[in-house]
Amino acid sequence: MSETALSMAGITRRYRSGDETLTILANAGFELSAGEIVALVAPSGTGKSTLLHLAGLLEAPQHGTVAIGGRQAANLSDNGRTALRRDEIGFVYQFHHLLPEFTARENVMLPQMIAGVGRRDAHTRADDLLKRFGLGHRLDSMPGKMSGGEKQRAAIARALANRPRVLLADEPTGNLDTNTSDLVFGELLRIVREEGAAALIATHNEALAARMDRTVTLHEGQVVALAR
Ligand SMILES: Nc1ncnc2c1ncn2[C@@H]1O[C@H](COP(=O)(O)OP(=O)(O)OP(=O)(O)O)[C@@H](O)[C@H]1O
Repeated sequence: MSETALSMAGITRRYRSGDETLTILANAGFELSAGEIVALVAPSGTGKSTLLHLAGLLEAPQHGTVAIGGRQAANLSDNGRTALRRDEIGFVYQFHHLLPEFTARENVMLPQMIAGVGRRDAHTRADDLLKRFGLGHRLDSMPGKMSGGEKQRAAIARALANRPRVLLADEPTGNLDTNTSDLVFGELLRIVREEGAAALIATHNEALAARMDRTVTLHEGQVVALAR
């Protein structure tokens, strides 16, 4: 049996909205094996971002457990959780969230240096990743001078910088044109496979979903397999 990269069990997440309580996830479970790439395809507003944020330890469920590489997040201190997130998880947001006062290269170097990688190695890795995403001419550019698609590609490079065990991506190529999206997505999958990472990737694009190993959706607060 293959090792489990991400394990979520008994997850309940509710939001209060005025007088109402929205139950987004209800006793949901999800497992991602090491090296597996899973598409998350579900209608808008059903909870894809919520599931990814819970998996990425960016928010906590009201009930249930999340484990990364067998380590239970709930058993850790705040610092321990931060370290687990930094060392094991790469997150690509719908919006790039690059730091505006740093160059593209520095944005990809920073998470590595925070994790203890030396400057020279972080520099090499940053340039390598940015070049693979077609940003060899943008290494020293500030995000404010880059196009939306370039920023998103740099954000993907940043998420991969620390060789995460689990890559979580929220419509990572949603704001790229179809051609660029295909290319960037192809490179993303290639790197994830090369490095043996696992990935859960939300997308509305069925063609992109078909390039992953399997597809799950959200239905009545549960994560369920989607037949292809
Ligand atoms: N912080 C919050 N407070 C209240 N309600 C929230 C909060 N975050 C999300 N929701 C609600 O939870 C539901 C699921 O939101 P979520 O962003 O996870 O959906 P999604 O499937 O990612 O949508 P999309 O495809 O449009 O990005 C929505 O109805 C949303 O309004």
